[in-house]
Amino acid sequence: MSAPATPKIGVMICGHGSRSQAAVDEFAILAEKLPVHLPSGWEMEYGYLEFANPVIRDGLDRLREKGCDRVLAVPGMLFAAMHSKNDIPTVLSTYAARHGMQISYGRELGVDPKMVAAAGDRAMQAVARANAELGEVALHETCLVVIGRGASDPDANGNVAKIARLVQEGLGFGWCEVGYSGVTFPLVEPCLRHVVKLGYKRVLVLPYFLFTGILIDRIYGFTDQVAADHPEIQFVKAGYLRDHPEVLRTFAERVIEQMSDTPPPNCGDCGYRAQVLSLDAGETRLITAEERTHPAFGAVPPSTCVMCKYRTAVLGFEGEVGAVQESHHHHVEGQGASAPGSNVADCTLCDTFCTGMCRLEAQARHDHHHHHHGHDHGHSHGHDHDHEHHHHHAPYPHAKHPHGPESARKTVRTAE
Ligand SMILES: C[C@@]1(CC(=O)O)c2cc3[nH]c(cc4nc(cc5[nH]c(cc(n2)[C@H]1CCC(=O)O)[C@@](C)(CC(=O)O)[C@@H]5CCC(=O)O)C(CC(=O)O)=C4CCC(=O)O)c(CCC(=O)O)c3CC(=O)O
Ligand SMILES: [Co+2]
Repeated sequence: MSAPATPKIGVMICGHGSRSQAAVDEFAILAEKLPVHLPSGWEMEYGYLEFANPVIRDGLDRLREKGCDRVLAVPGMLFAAMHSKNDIPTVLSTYAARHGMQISYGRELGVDPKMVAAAGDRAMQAVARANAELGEVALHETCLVVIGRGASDPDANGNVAKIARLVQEGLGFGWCEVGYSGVTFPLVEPCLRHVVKLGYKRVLVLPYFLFTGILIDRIYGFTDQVAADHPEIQFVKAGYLRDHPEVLRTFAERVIEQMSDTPPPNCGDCGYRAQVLSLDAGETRLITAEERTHPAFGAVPPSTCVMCKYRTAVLGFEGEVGAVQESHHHHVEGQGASAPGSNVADCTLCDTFCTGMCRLEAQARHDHHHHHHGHDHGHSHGHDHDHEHHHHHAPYPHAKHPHGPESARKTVRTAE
């Protein structure tokens, strides 16, 4: 007989979501493989922050219908940036406040030896394939290029560089460079244009990504463009992480560790800033940092928070200390894989893959028409010019860096 006092545990995986159906399919495969790594009797659901269905609230609804009274949520994210630090914890806290549900929030996958092992495995799978198809090239003569998503958070961007170093050092690649798919710098194309100057026989491009999608297409697309200009160099495109067993183990650890006597702190109970929940009919609720108690926020910051720009002054990001935590994502929730602009064939700016030009255009319109309320976005996120909200987050200081998103303009011009 089961003791009625034992809470029924539900696990909630909060994925990113994509307009690309293939990306959503791959995420679902990972989510479906996770339960065998969890204690039996626990329920599990997943949902997406942006674009795809089910949205996070749908997954939480299902856990509630199944009678779960304790939810262990985790971000389906590699690093802690805007989505993990702001959007997801706010969506979860809002739901918890509405439904009186107990929801705890875990850590991102982060810099973890298991994740480094998974990335190393993807790198070596690609090396083996290239050696078989193109002939043996020593790792010392190979330049590893790790491509991260890129964010406006230097903590997340820096962690991509740390993963890259650990993979390079673990396997012994001759050289290593780090690039990003968007937001920060260098982007894939300028990164690879620099790499070709180094004289390595082989360049191994390793996307440190969970799933396929618009950004993987962009990474491989730019790689093909640079490769076409440099037939003397072997460009090898490695696979991304997907449902690698070590990724599944890391996800399970992020869930289960929340039940320990010393649960990890995460942004869901940040002791350094206030959170604003948007409840029904325009009603908001402010939760101060003092109200959000967690034993981990003591004299020494938790290791996950040491480099957090919201906790303390990080070089170049000093203005963001204590920024209010809120979500700005509800307006792209659940738009589905058929959202406007989801298909590059519909785009007037790009031919074979999304270069990010549409975002530059949307930004320009945004800068010039400050009272424009429409939502005509291409295949870029529409919500960064949603005028029902104030822009609470600071603009990224290096948005105009020539090796960042601005570099896409050059590509378009030369392609014409
Ligand atoms: C294609 C696009 C959607 C579209 O428009 O269709 C898209 C797609 C995807 N993003 C993914 C991941 C992340 N996205 C972010 C952040 C942002 N992503 C944004 C835009 C876009 N993201 C559009 C392209 C815009 C462009 O041209 O660059 C920003 C700019 C706007 C916003 O979201 O508000 C915002 C910057 C916020 C800031 O200022 O920092 C972070 C970092 C973070 O958390 O902040 C992570 C890593 C999370 C982690 O660490 O895992 C994945 C899963 C990748 C995987 O599988 O690993 C996909 C799926 C796919 O590729 O399809
Ligand atoms: Co996003």
